[in-house]
Order: sequence, then structure tokens, then C-alpha cells
Amino acid sequence: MNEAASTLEGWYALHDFRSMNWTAWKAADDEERAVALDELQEFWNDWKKVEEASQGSTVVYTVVGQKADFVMMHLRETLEDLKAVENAFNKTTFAKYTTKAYSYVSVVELSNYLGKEGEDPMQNPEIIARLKPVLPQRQYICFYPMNKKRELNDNWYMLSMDERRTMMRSHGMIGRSYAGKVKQIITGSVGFDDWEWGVTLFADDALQFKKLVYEMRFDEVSARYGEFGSFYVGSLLNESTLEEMLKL
Ligand code: VOV
Repeated sequence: MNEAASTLEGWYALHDFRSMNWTAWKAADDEERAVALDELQEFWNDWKKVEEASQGSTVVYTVVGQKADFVMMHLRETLEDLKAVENAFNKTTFAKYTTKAYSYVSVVELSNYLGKEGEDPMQNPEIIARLKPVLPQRQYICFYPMNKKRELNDNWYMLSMDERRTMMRSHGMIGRSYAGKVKQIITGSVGFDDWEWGVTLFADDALQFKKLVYEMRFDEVSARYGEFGSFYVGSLLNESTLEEMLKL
């Protein structure tokens, strides 16, 4: 039997994609819109408090194209905390001007493919920071879910640990050449959602997503074993850029 990679898990993740119901937003009067925005502001402040208390992290980005209008990415300590933040948003006045577009549930994951022998990873502050990260406020986000293939000739799960480690090393080397340009957060979703991993990338230059993902397509682990879902790309929203987006 082949050996499963051991994994470390950190915060749970919810990518909550919403579309604007522009017809309803435009039909609301100024006061209704102001109430909705005030509540949203309060909600945003609550997220900041969670981050300050190191109990999670949240970022909000637009989504370009018709798949959604914006995404809230939440990291929290438990699935219950994620559900609570999702419910809290749904109860806001602002939520009634939005529709649900897509969601993805996963947990921040690190595998031991490239870990150091004999080291207890949970004693390493760098590892802890990667498992419970403050989400970066880079200008752009790219999210997509993916699987590793389980086909007769190309079955990732039938490979030996050594074969997988060799390929992951090559993957890591490509990734590292984007250090400073692209920050990745890999979340595992086996048993949680429809794909095996969520890939969330952050960059200040959106073209770096294209370059990185393209380069990885030639690397064996992606070329042979990668299967990909829909891609979502957009730019950072803060309270003022969100207001700008909603201004009529
Ligand atoms: C910014 C770039 C970047 C960097 C530095 C990087 C490095 C690394 C390392 C060192 C490791 C292994 C240890 C760990 O940390 O878990 C991984 C792990 C993983 N990766 Fe990665 N990856 C990147 C980027 C990166 C991208 C763009 C993708 C999507 C692939 C593509 O073709 O579109 C990806 C996927 C993954 C996945 C699904 C896993 C888990 C695989 C598993 O079987 O467990 N990843 N990744």
C-alpha cells in the first residue's frame, strides 16, 4: 500500500462568492442603501477584531466576469466559526441585495513532502504562521479548485512517496521562483467540498498568476496529474473601494 503524505491543518477556510442584485440595489432608496452600507461597515469592523485577536482573517475581492461580483475569503478556527460568519453576513441588510454565486469549504494545509526529517513542525513559528495566516492585502486574487488525477495510467494516489516527493520538489522550485511576486495559500478539501484542494493566489501584478499557472502546466505534477475547476480573478476591496463599486 502506498503511504499517504501526512498533513498539517490550520484554520478552516470559506470562499464565499456573491453576485450583486443590481436591480434591487438600484430600486432601494438612499436611506435603505445607507443602512445597508452602515451595517456592512460594522460587519467589516467585526472581521478586523477577529484578525486582531489572531482568531482568523478575512479579505474581500471583486470578481471580474460573470461568475460572481465579489468574494469574501474567511479563515476561522472552526467550521462553526465559519458558519457563524456566513450566517451573520446573510442576516445583514446588504445581503438581501446579493445572490449566492459559489462557495468553497476547505482547511489550510501543509504536507510533509518537503519537511525536514526529525523536526517537530508544530514547534516551528514559520509553519504556524503558514497554517494560521493573516491573509495578504495584495492588489489581486486568483482562486481555483483542483484535483490530482486518479486515472488508470495517471493515478497520483498509486505513486510511491518518493515519486510524489520528487515531483513536489520540482513544483516547489517553480513556486519559489515567484517568491515576492505571488503568495499561495493551499487549502485541503478532501471530504469537505467537490475538489481536493483550493488554490488561492495573491499578487500585486495579475499577470504573474498567468505566468505562474502556465509555467506549472509544464511541470509533471500539473501536466500529468492536475485537474482544474473554474478560475476566479479579481482585485482587492476595502471599505472605500466597495462603496465606490456600489455608488450609483
Ligand atoms: C507561489 C508559488 C507556489 C509555491 C512556492 C508552492 C510550493 C509548494 C510546496 C513546497 C508544496 C508542498 C508542501 C506544502 O506546502 O504542502 C506545495 C503543495 C501544493 N501546491 Fe504549491 N506552490 C505554489 C503555487 C501553487 C500553484 C499555482 C498550485 C496550483 C497548481 C497548478 O498547476 O496550477 C499549487 C498546488 C499545490 C497543491 C495542490 C499542493 C498540495 C499537494 C499535495 O499532494 O499535497 N501550488 N506547494
